Amino acid sequence: MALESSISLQELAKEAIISIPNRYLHNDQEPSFLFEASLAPPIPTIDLKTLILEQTRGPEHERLHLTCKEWGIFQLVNHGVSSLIMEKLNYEIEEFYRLPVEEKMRYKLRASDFEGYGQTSIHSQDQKAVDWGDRFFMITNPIHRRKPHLLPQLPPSLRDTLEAYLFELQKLADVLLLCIAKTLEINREEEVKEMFEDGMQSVRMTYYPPCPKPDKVMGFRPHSDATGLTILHQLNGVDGLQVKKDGIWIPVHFLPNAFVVNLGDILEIWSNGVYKSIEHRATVNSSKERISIAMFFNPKFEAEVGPSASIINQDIRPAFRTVIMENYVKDYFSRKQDGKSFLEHMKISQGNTAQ
Ligand SMILES: O=C(O)CCC(=O)C(=O)O
Ligand SMILES: [Fe+2]
Repeated sequence: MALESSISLQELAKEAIISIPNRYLHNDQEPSFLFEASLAPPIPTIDLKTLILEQTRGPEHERLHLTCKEWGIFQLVNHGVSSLIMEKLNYEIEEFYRLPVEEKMRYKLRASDFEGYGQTSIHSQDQKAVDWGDRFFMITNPIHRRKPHLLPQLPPSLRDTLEAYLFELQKLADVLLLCIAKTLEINREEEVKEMFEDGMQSVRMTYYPPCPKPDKVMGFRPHSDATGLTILHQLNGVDGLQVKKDGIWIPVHFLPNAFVVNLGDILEIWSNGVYKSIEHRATVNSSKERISIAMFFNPKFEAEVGPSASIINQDIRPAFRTVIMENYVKDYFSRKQDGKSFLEHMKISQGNTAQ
């Protein structure tokens, strides 16, 4: 089929697929042990309003602390982002995916770039199977790093809605990062600012078409996010995210009006391993499309990414290397994505704590 080589999976999936092309077959996937989603333990829920109202480190901060240590992921309720923005965002993104393929190709992923629209934004060459999803990844802050052919060229109503969403979510991430710093006892506000103020912000929208054999493909291969913080929103009520907790893949049922927030590798590094970035993957549905939008909040490109100076002392040695964010990003995109292997690569091996 000619479409097999197209970079839009959405187009391929529109055809009646009798057999799934080999390159999408993930034959080595670990099963989800809980077949009945409703029996799965829910991921913890954190209430932002309660967190903000707690002047000192109260019970909600304590829950946040335990959640970041034991899970690295939670649903965030009472987050304060208006339902009007959310409804508009959902509508505009769905409209985008309804555009003719030629329109979407204006943003297509270019050779040796990791920003743009298309299948598997990371390493299609050296990875065995391609994921069952079309991704659109772009850096949105700092503004001068925006690729002129991506966000600025989007249909104006989508662009304006995205801008409003990015702005709201940045405010939300700033508040959350301060709360997390508090629970980590990083009490010097300047340290948080040096790391995250005017940080690198990026966004990834993913469209997962339905697949007649959902168990044979993978919407998004197992990975942890290389980020500081990720705020995930699922647009159309179709679940698919799974997280690996104590070695078991469990499905995440998104609460209505909640965001799913997960800690990325940078927070695991910053906390010197006290907090965890969680490994996750996305499965697909046999009859329904699924659309998600993930926003990533990171240190600025000039920041030093490493264990926090407030945590390291004579008794606590750094467990990870310290590198400049710019190099961290380059290194990440030049490597194969595989579970938490990038974090392993950042670890200081025992007996070698100099750095
Ligand atoms: O679609 C999802 O639920 C997960 C997406 C994701 O993990 C990512 O974009 O990094
Ligand atoms: Fe992710």
